[in-house]
Amino acid sequence: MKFTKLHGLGNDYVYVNCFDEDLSRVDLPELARRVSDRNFGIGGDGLILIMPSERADFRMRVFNNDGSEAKNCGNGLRCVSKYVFDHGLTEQTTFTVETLGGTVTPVVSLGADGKVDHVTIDMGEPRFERAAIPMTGIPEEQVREEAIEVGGTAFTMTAVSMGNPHAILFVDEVKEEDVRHYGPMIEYHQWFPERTNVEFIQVLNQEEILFRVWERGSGVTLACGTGACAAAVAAHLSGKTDRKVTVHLAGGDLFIEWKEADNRVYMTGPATEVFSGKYLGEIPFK
Ligand SMILES: N[C@H](CCC[C@H](N)C(=O)O)C(=O)O
Repeated sequence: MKFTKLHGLGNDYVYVNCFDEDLSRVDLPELARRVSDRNFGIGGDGLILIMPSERADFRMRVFNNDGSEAKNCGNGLRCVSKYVFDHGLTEQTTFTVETLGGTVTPVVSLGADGKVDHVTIDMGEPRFERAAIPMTGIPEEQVREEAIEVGGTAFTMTAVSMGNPHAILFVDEVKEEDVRHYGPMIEYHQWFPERTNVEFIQVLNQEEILFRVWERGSGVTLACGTGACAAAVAAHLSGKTDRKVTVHLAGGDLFIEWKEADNRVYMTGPATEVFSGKYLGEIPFK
C-alpha cells in the first residue's frame, strides 16, 4: 500500500490517497493501529484517508492511533490540502473538503517552489451545548469555566466542539507532567460519552496562548489544530484574549481568528510533506 507521511507542526499522520488505493474492504481501525506504530509500523499519530466525495471536492477520514475514527482534524486538513494541490489532484488554490464534522474550505498559499507552504482553513462555527460536544447533562446547557475534578485536583474547564470534542482547561502554568497525568483521566471522564480531547492552556496576554494537548485516541501530540481553534474560542469567551490569537503549541505556532462577522473560526498554519513509501506489512481485511 502506497502512503505519504505529512505533518502539521509535528502532528504527523500516515496519509493514503484513496484515488489510487482501494481500501473499501480493509479493516481501517486495525490498519490505523498497525501503520501508526512507531516501532513495528510506519509511525504516526494516526491514519488519514484522502477520498473522493459526493458533496465536496474531496473527503477526509481520520483515524487516531488507537483506531478510533475522529470527526475532524485541523492539522490533517492542512496536510490534505497540501497533498491534493502538490500532487496535482487539483489546480485550484481553494476547494472543499468533507469531514464527518462538516465541510470546510481550505485556501492554500504557495512558497517560492510553487508548492503549498501554509494553509488557511475556515473551520466553521464552534458549538457549546452539551448535546453538541457531546456531554452528559442538560442538552442545551453550555459548560463555561466550570469546575471538573480528577485525581484530587480541580480544573476550570470550558467545553467546545469544532466538530470534535474539546475540554479546555485554564491553568496558571502548563506542565507536561500534568498533561500526561490528568489528560487521560479527563479523556475518559464520565461526562464525555464519546471521550474528549483535553487542552491545557496558559493565557500569556491578549494575543498569545501557551497550549499543550492530550488528544482523544492518540495521547500527547505536538499539535492539535481543532484544539487550537477551541482554545482560542474558550479564551476569548473568558475575556482573556482578543478574537485573533497566536497559539504556541509544542510543535510550533498556529494563528487563529474567531470572526465576529460570521462566527466562524479561521486557522492558519504550515503543512509539511516528509516522505512517501510502500507499506509492506499485512493489510487487515474486514
Ligand atoms: N484526536 C482527535 C482527532 C485529531 C485532531 C487533531 N490532531 C487536530 O489537528 O485537530 C479526536 O479524536 O477528535
